[in-house]
Amino acid sequence: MSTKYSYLKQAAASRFDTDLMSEKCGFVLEQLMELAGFSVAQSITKEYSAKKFPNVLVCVGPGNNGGDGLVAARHLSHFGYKPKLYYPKKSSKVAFYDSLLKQCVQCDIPVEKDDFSQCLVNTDLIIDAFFGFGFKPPIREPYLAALKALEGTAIPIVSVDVPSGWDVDMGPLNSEGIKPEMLVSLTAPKPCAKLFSGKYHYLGGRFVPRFMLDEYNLNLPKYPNSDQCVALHTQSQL
Ligand SMILES: NC(=O)C1=CN([C@@H]2O[C@H](COP(=O)(O)OP(=O)(O)OC[C@H]3O[C@@H](n4cnc5c(N)ncnc54)[C@H](O)[C@@H]3O)[C@@H](O)[C@H]2O)[C@@H](O)CC1
Ligand SMILES: [K+]
Repeated sequence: MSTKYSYLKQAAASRFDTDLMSEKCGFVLEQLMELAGFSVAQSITKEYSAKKFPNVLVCVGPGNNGGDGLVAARHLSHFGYKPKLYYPKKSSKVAFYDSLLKQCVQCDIPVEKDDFSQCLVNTDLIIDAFFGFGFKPPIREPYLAALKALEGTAIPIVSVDVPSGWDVDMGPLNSEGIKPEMLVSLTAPKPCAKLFSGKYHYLGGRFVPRFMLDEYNLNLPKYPNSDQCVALHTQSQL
């Protein structure tokens, strides 16, 4: 496993997030989420073409990881994919998430709230945006049933920041758990990424000021050109 770059543990990731949105850095959540979700969508285009993988199911959780999923879905729609959402429970940050959802609906993205069982039908690719670094086990419903279904599927899964249901620092809690084919870490990989054995590992979230990387002692790869993502390891299949 590569040790060329740093990892950000769960507690540090949370502090980092707070710092980014404090007076120190001056960002607001909407900005960061837009860039994070855009970087997820761009990472997907590098490995899964809209021609071979048109039908993308985006599994949207109740927090900011889910918000990244809503943003990614909208961008994928603009990139020529046909996304659909499984979004069982809206975030408590109602107004902001309502806007993200409205933007998806205006792109003709269908939304399923209740029944996950039909969501995998006619799906070529799954985006797992249920939970990121805010996850605390054990998994509660309705996500438990959906994640069980994802454990058994042969459809490739792209996890946003953290494979949902994995402990952020320790990785899968047992031999079960989802096995994503692609992981898009945001800002910096979390320690669970050391146990990721899928084909493609990307980094996104190209918005961190240099002084924050120094302050948190983060050594991360350089992003190429104007790309919003960088491959950490990959086996190209296009
Ligand atoms: N600074 C950054 O790095 C940025 C991070 N973003 C995203 O924000 C994520 C973190 O967001 P949050 O802190 O909102 O956390 P998450 O979205 O990871 O999860 C928190 C939500 O999940 C629920 N939850 C937690 N454990 C659960 C369980 N066992 N069963 C059921 N529900 C559970 C909580 O009630 C809460 O609603 C990151 O992983 C990343 O995807 C981006 O949106 C913006 C920039
Ligand atoms: K996730």
